[in-house]
Amino acid sequence: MGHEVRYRVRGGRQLHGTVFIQGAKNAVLPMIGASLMAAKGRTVLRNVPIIEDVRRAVELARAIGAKAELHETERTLVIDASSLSSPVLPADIASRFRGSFLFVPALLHRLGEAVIEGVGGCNLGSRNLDFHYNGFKRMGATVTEHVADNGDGIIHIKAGDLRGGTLYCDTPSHTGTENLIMAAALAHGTTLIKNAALEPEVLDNIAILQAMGARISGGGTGFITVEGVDELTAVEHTVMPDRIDAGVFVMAAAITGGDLNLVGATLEHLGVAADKLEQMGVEFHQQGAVLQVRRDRTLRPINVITDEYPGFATDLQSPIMALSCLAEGPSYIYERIFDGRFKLADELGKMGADIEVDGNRAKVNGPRGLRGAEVEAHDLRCGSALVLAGLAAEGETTITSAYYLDRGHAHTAERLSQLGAEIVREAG
Ligand SMILES: CC(=O)N[C@H]1[C@@H](OP(=O)(O)OP(=O)(O)OC[C@H]2O[C@@H](n3ccc(=O)[nH]c3=O)[C@H](O)[C@@H]2O)O[C@H](CO)[C@@H](O)[C@@H]1O
Ligand SMILES: C=C(OP(=O)(O)O)C(=O)O
Repeated sequence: MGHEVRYRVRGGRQLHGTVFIQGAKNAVLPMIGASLMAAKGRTVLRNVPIIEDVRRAVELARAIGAKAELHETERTLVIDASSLSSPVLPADIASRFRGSFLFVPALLHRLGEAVIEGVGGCNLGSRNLDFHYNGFKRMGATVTEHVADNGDGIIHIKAGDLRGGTLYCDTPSHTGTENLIMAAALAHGTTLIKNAALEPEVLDNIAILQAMGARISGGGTGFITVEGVDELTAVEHTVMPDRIDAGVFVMAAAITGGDLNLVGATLEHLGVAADKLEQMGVEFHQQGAVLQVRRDRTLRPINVITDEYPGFATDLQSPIMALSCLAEGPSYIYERIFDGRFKLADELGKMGADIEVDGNRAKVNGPRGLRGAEVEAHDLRCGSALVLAGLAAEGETTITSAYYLDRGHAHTAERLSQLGAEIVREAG
């Protein structure tokens, strides 16, 4: 697993200045999956976030035979998938990030099968993949599971002759939609995907696939039509900015009472989260590609219900829980997407927060002054929420298990330090 990563934050400083929003984790991962579908040429991805999930994706691409070079300074990833050779997604890499499952369509089309030894990602309670499997099956694949000697379940998907059909997601799954689009892109005939996800990253993935030669229409409508083509070609593409990274920096300004310029952030991509933050007292001003944000009035409490885009993103639910600890009154949070995201409440409790959890609902009794403590990042967004809490707390906060934070945010300590925060990352 590598070294234990910790962040130490000394709170109490207002943040000011300009910060660059990274490329989107949830856009680049499906794009790496898409690039593996090109049988020749080199895909060039720009504005790639230098995060642990991308490093794992590069390792996984190499493990199945692709050539992948991550140029970290240039934030550019070059992938040559012409030599794809192994259908096995090995557990030691694949089980460390959710995006590993986005490699499956390429393996089905290029090698006729995919063997999944493990799928990772944040441990957020039940995270099913049935919409993906059912979709692949409707296209003609067979899916079998057997148990390995060590007791782990191994999924074997055989492609057969993938053909288009009518597919659906019971709820608009983000990666489910991406996987079904990619599976349909090289299948025979036409596919209709109903109840498709509307997230901006899904649209960015459609954009790169279209540039590669895929015939996809209906992105952003909930009904996506894909007409299969014979091959996809390698292209160059710039990854969209990460709206969750942007949301966290908005909240860093809000929780410290500061003002920031977020380069690359788009207010519209925050969906309902922008309105909720405005209701709390945050002011926004979009000037072209720069989003100005400040908070200089008292924080008001808020009601949040997580939902698919453009609803309030579940990935911003933990950060807003941290922010609402400082609000003048009780805030109510209803988590509808993942049932395992409230471990954060106990960690914030160690810092002095008063949060009552009842199933997937939480009541945050604000305002409470936060104080530094040793806390644990149970998942990626728990990690970013604890950094936010640390920025506002009196004294020093130590965040352990912070590999999770590094899964999704690049150069966290450097970017926050440049804005005036006292934060260091320690590994070892
Ligand atoms: C790599 C990536 O893009 N990760 C994002 C993606 O995860 P991910 O794509 O895994 O999330 P989904 O949209 O698929 O999951 C949403 C909900 O649907 C359920 N479900 C999903 C698929 C399925 O086959 N069966 C099923 O029941 C899940 O258990 C969950 O309750 O969207 C989530 C919700 O916006 C984000 O938090 C993650 O950051
Ligand atoms: C849940 C998340 O990611 P993943 O789906 O990659 O685990 C997240 O980004 O908060």
